[in-house]
Amino acid sequence: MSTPHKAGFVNIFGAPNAGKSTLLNALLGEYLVITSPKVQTTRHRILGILTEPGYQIVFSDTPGIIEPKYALHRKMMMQVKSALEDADVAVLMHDITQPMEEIEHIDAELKLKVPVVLLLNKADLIKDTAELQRIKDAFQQRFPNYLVETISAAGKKNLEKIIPFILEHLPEAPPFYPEDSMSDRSTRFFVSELIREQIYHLFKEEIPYHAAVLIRSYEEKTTLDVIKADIIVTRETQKVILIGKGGTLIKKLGIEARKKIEEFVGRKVHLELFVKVRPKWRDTDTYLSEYGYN
Ligand SMILES: Nc1nc2c(ncn2[C@@H]2O[C@H](COP(=O)(O)OP(=O)(O)OP(=O)(O)O)[C@@H](O)[C@H]2O)c(=O)[nH]1
Repeated sequence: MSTPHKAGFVNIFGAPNAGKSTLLNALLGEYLVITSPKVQTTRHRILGILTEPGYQIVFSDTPGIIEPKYALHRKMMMQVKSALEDADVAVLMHDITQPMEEIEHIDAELKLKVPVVLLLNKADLIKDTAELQRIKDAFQQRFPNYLVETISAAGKKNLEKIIPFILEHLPEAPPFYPEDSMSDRSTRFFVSELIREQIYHLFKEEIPYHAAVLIRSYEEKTTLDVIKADIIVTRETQKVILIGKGGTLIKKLGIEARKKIEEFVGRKVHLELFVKVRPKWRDTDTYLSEYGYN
């Protein structure tokens, strides 16, 4: 007799920059979630789906846990809360170079009632193996009910125990999603994330935090995809910076984003970017819904 099919939901929690998106990408083997050295890149709740013979795991990568400062932040916190309600297993991620209090605080806030694997990420940064073991032991002692592992999400090191742990605690169920679905987000969403990622790469602090990307239109023509996107910023000065002298920067942004999008959709792409100023988009519910932060 064959073993019954398992399926369920896994939520990944951790402080901003702990490496949640990197882990999800490593586990799913696809370029699904944008990563960046800056905090707060993950504004959406993204579902990545791992479908293998015999099981299906639905992952959500929740936004970094932060104090809600703007309406946008409040929406992010609401996503964290809603993610809590439907999980079978939780993955807690901690940057091993950060103090233990950081994850203690998150753990206390979450009050998790499901099995937990605590991943001490960026273990590659601790060169001394005895020191690494000492840290692991300290965390295991502090969290005796959790499976504690030291990993490197970026280096894809020591990830082998994660999936078996999840499977052990996943209920018997048929798959929730069709086998070929990688994510419940549309191509448009990933395209806007890829554009946003390039904004992160090309500009310093202020611009990325104030910019949103909205796909105006997406047309699949016979030879290529034609995409028109708005980059929304809060101030005229930011628009000037984004466009650059004689349009040099927006052009560079367009070229880099187009290359990434072409890789992602596997087709030629024509990308047109427009920069728009909306002074209060971060704090206005209507704008937030219009731009998909719901
Ligand atoms: N040295 C090292 N760096 C890592 C590792 N995993 C992730 N990083 C880096 O840590 C930074 C944050 O990684 P992300 O995956 O974006 O973190 P996140 O938790 O999703 O962050 P938010 O989206 O802000 O919640 C990036 O610069 C990664 O390259 C690792 O195993 N080792």
